[in-house]
Amino acid sequence: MDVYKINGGHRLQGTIKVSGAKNSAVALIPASILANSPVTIGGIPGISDAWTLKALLEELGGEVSFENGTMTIDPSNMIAMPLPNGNVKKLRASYYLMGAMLGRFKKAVIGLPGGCFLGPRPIDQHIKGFEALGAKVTNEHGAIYLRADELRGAKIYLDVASVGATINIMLAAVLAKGRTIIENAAKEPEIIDVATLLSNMGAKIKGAGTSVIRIDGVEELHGTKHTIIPDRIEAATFMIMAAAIGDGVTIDNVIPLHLDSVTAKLREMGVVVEEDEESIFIPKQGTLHAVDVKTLVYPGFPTDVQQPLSVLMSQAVGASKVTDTIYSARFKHIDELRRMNAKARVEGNTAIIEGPAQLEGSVVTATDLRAGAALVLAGILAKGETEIHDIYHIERGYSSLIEKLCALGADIRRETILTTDKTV
Ligand SMILES: CC(=O)N[C@H]1[C@@H](OP(=O)(O)OP(=O)(O)OC[C@H]2O[C@@H](n3ccc(=O)[nH]c3=O)[C@H](O)[C@@H]2O)O[C@H](CO)[C@@H](O)[C@@H]1O
Ligand SMILES: C=C(OP(=O)(O)O)C(=O)O
Repeated sequence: MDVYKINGGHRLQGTIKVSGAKNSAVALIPASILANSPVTIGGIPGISDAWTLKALLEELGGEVSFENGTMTIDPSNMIAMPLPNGNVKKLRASYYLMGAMLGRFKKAVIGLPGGCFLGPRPIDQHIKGFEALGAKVTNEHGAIYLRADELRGAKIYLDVASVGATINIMLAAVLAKGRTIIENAAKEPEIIDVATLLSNMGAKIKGAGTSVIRIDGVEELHGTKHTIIPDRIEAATFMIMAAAIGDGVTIDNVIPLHLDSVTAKLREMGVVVEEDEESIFIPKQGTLHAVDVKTLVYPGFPTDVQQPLSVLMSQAVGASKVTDTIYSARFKHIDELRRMNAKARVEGNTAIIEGPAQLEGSVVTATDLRAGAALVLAGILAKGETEIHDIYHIERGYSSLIEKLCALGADIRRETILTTDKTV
């Protein structure tokens, strides 16, 4: 079994470069299915989700290369191969194959997606959108079957501003006949990134990044070249690490606007954040103050950042509160942090964290991706050695994390350990 081992107490200093956005990459790669010639995407992070999607596109008959962060996908010979099991179960974003394959082939069979278990992750809004476009959708033995004689544009009002549903409906609608209007669309930067790629492929999309998106279907889409946006969640993770135990850290390759809610909350805690055009500098900090935070859809505070932030809260003076309104059960990291001496508890969809606490090294489990990032930070802060299990969650979403943190001065390594536990 592979684990991360961290010797805590080493302070961070220097420059760290943020990779391309995981939550864009996982949608951009499936979007390439809609083209009739090769699509090249630069800046794809070296994360396991990207490798899994590469394998899935190859199962469809695509020719895919992935070297030095550039993925080139030739979708010309792809077929509508059913994917009820296997790789689709390894990540949540395999659900984007539904929209993309429905758009191109007018049919698809996709196993219900995996990804981090954050409580229920329904896809009813995706299905409502596909049905409005004319697809027949059934759930048979854990796989979603989609079929349409033709797709016709429709007006679709999303009951919740879902990132996944907004992107999936865009993917299905770009080759539909006529106009599709998505109302109460999600506004996350990753949606604009996907719309930009599709537009460069020849799609007609207006309003991405606002709550109303208009798509006029076209006959076909062609290949193009695209560079992905920086990962705002990875950037936020590094900002929090720098605030917690930095002696001056520059976070490079960021779009500061995408981080406004995070920057504002850190400043409320007393963190000094210096923004430049494409980088953020966090100097050594003084005393941090407790704050309350509520996760919301963009431009609100991201659910993906609340777990690392809760570790910073354990270092602030007073009681902080985190309320997750997007994923109410996204608090499994709190039990792990308690093993490390954090004074924290969960009440409903709120975690209450009291600080400052001297964290202690321990053996802990990354229960999901951002819980894992939170534990890495806790390990860097802790006295003694921390051993993190189930690191595959972390490696689904953070590219070269060990190398990046070691370059800043952290003492963290990946190690294979022997285990007698037959369940791992
Ligand atoms: C709004 C939000 O913060 N979205 C985050 C969410 O996206 P993800 O795509 O997982 O979630 P959505 O944005 O689709 O869902 C937002 C909310 O809508 C609900 N929902 C969603 C789809 C649906 O068909 N029915 C339904 O009820 C979800 O349960 C959730 O409470 O997790 C991703 C990975 O952690 C993040 O990168 C996204 O920024
Ligand atoms: C939970 C996340 O990923 P996924 O939705 O892919 O499981 C995340 O990016 O924080």
